[in-house]
Amino acid sequence: MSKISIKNMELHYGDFHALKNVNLEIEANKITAFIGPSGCGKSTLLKSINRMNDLIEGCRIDGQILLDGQDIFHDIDVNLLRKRVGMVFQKPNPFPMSIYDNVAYGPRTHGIRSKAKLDDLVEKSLRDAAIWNECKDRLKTSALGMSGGQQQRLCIARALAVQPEVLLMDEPTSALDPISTSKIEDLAMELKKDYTIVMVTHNMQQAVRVSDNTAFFLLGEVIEYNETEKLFSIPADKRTEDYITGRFG
Ligand SMILES: Nc1ncnc2c1ncn2[C@@H]1O[C@H](COP(=O)(O)OP(=O)(O)OP(=O)(O)O)[C@@H](O)[C@H]1O
Repeated sequence: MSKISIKNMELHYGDFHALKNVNLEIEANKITAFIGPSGCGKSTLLKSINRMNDLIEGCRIDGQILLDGQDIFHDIDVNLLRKRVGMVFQKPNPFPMSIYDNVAYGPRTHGIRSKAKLDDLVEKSLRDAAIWNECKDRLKTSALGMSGGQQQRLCIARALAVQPEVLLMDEPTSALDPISTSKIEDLAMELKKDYTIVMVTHNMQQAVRVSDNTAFFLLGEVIEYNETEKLFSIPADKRTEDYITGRFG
């Protein structure tokens, strides 16, 4: 069974029809990439998966998104949904507090108080995000003193600390240098053993390097969805071909 099933989804921002009849099956323990030109609805769909669009006035969603077969709009409490489906944003956004407190933030809001338990979770999350060795001796210092690439891995650790099942990544490397980018890509490939990852990227080489499946978006529609290797080698739709060969977009 798919981890996430998106069925006949339509999304409007007021009068603007931002997603049109989207149907996608997102597989567990795989990396799914969303590609397409600017403004075609990739982030809108990504954010819908943990109901971040609920906060936007005038946003209306029709159709269904199922997480393990449960309707995220009707069958799952939104706080529980956001615990199960974590998110990492384009620009690293650590909270202005210590490295430790950034990672402990989520578990604390979910009621974990025991210092031993928090210590364990912080260490495990930082290890899983491949940043432990770089910060284990300065856990009590401000996260804002870290480099951009370190901050992004810290934000991944913060997302992992609440033990989600799905990790949504919205252009997670677009603000990073090539070395940090490659670390995040390696990390994503490592994490898919335990998590289902959905990643928006503008970088087609990145989609090819890391993702198993790719969805190509254009003007609010999913034009083509396939195994990444197939989509990039033998695109079925002329519009996909034009985009991946750089003829537009
Ligand atoms: N809060 C909002 N209110 C109104 N329109 C919005 C809102 N957010 C996004 N849109 C519109 O919806 C469309 C899709 O936006 P979205 O951010 O999902 O695109 P995208 O494919 O992720 O683009 P990019 O690659 O540039 O991030 C755009 O036309 C955008 O202007």
